[in-house]
Amino acid sequence: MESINNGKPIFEAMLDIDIAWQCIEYYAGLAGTLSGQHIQLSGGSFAYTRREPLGVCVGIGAWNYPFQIACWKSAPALACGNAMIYKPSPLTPVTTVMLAEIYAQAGVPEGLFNVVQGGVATGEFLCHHPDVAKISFTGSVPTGSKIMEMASKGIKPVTLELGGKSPLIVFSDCDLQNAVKGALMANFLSQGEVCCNGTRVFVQRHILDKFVQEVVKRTQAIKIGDPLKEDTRMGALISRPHFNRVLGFVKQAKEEGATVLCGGEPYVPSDPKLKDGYYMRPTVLGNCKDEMTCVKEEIFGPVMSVLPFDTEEEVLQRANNTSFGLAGGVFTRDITRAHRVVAALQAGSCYINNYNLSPIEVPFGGYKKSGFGRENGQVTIEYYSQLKTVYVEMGDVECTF
Ligand SMILES: NC(=O)C1=CN([C@@H]2O[C@H](COP(=O)(O)OP(=O)(O)OC[C@H]3O[C@@H](n4cnc5c(N)ncnc54)[C@H](O)[C@@H]3O)[C@@H](O)[C@H]2O)C=CC1
Repeated sequence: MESINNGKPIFEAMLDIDIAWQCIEYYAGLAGTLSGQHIQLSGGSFAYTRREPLGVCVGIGAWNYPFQIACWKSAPALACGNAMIYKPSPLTPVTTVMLAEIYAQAGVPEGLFNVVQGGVATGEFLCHHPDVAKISFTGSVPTGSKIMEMASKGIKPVTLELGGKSPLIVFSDCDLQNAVKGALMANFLSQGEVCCNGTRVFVQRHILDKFVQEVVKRTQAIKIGDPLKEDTRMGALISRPHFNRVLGFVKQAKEEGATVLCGGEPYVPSDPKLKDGYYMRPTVLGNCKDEMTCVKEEIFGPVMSVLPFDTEEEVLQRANNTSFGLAGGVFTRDITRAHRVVAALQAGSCYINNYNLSPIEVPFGGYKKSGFGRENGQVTIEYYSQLKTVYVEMGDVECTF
């Protein structure tokens, strides 16, 4: 169903659903660990803190990981004792309803997890509603900014998971095959429609030719086609307008001087029933410069930009020269450099010698315009609960009056 909902290959959709059930189990386990602090004060008095729910939380999701995003938001929300009203993207309405059915069958009381279908107007209605205590949003930066503005009217906390244009830095002392595999993982999952993708691949000049040769070879071997076939590794993009937009970025890249090393055009499957699908060949762009549109803007499609660099200092300055800050990665065998580089990266989710893994135990989220708040991990409890402090007097009241 998730493949049909979104167009991604079934192989990947199955992995998304695995992460989703792991998320629910993880937060179900954490629910029993919510606790406060005991603070001893002078004269025998003390204070304690309690974690309490916020109330009704709203989740607004994007179309790229429809079921998984709904779980990443609802599982911690319910574990903290909140209710959730969830609005999926109108492009992917189906599987969130199945999630509601699964919760109901598992015994979640009626009304605790609710799905409301709709677009902008429905989203705005939910954000403005006085009974809503918190909004958790995944989507684009412009919409995230509007959500924050609406939330500010009601002084409501928000979690924002927004877009990115993340750097992947490949030093010449890396394990080349792993770096090549990492670059593919950083760019071509879910047809490249992934917010944390490492789409700016900086490669140290010494290994540039070898790296590009290997990346292109492996990219050309990616099996595109029917999302419901087990061996398909790239399915269809989400919609006709988005498909045209992604191809438009490639066209503009060529006009600005980039070279299409492979892909860059639609793919027409031989199966006649798929011929109107939004299939695109995964694309590697060479000869890229930092000021090109394909290097600066989030494309949200299967398009990797490769950029040469010479020194660590230079690449860090270029990697951080963006208003986004969702993720970043480094491939090197030099352990001190690896940690030095990730410490300097202005990004919330960093990888050393791998890319795009998201185990549920590990917090995920952005810096800068990629948003704030975190999903996954223990820390997310703090974003779906509020802290009450209770002062307990053990003596007499000392009255100043
Ligand atoms: N960070 C991420 O995970 C994602 C980023 N994006 C980025 O966003 C671009 C556009 O994708 P869209 O799905 O159109 O993103 P979007 O940000 O327009 O929509 C995301 C969700 O917000 C809702 N929404 C839209 N306007 C709203 C408003 N004013 N008030 C309340 N809710 C509202 C939508 O119905 C949808 O459920 C993509 O091309 C990509 O660059 C898209 C999907 C995921």
